[in-house]
Amino acid sequence: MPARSRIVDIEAVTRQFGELHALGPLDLCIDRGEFVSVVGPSGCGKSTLLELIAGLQDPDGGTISVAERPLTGPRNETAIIFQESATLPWRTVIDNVAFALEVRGVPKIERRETAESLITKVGLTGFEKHFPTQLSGGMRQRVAIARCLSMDPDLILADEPFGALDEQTRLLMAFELLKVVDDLTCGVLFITHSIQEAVLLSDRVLVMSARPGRILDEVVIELPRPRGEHVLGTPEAAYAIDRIWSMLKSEAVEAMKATQ
Ligand SMILES: Nc1ncnc2c1ncn2[C@@H]1O[C@H](COP(=O)(O)OP(=O)(O)OP(=O)(O)O)[C@@H](O)[C@H]1O
Repeated sequence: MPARSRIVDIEAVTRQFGELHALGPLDLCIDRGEFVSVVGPSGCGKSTLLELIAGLQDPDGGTISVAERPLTGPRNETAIIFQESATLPWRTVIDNVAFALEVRGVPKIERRETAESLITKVGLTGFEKHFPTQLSGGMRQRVAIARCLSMDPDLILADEPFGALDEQTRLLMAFELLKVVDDLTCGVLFITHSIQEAVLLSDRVLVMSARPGRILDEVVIELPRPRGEHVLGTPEAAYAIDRIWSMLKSEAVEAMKATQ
């Protein structure tokens, strides 16, 4: 297998908000084609980490390189998905997905073809002409995922993309995302509170400490790809879930004490 090139390289990054030491020092690497999840207690600095890699904030110490260059600000090749990603309410599903292509000046026929294939990929066939208000929250997040893929990013940053959905829809969305993930050649950083979701989707799961957030350890998920729903019932998945939870538990208790 050819060596993967690095898309994110972070060394000794720290972030301070006034007196509050929010993050680090923290090291983190992600390769192209790698899906890396971050789990950690509430308030440990996960979103801050994502915003630093997105170039939306500057670190107070350390270095961040993306695509082998020092990061100087937001990049067009980095796609971000938030918990409730904004869709354009006056545009249909297909026009929402094709939006980034339109901005880039891709000809109409080509952008419709690309948008249609992405809509199929995220399981929205038949909803091309619907408007976002006619869709469920899970379906709107699928539109956001398809739109993000249409940008042909080299890096996807996802901050709790299924966090606003109910438990069952959330798990179904993770199963759906598996179909997309196996074909990705870009790097993915996926922030989640769900250990199950992290194990199902990831190549590696990074466990963060209570604030100031540092990487406590990583768990490599050895489950073969392509993966399906069945993997959550395997002893390998159960072992990984148990390992992550045993690390996370004491950190979550610390974080809870700090807020009481
Ligand atoms: N702009 C800001 N100004 C001041 N404090 C901030 C700012 N942004 C974040 N913080 C603080 O930094 C810490 C880390 O916040 P962050 O949102 O990154 O944590 P998180 O792990 O994503 O939390 P959660 O899991 O609850 O979403 C928190 O204590 C938060 O209150």
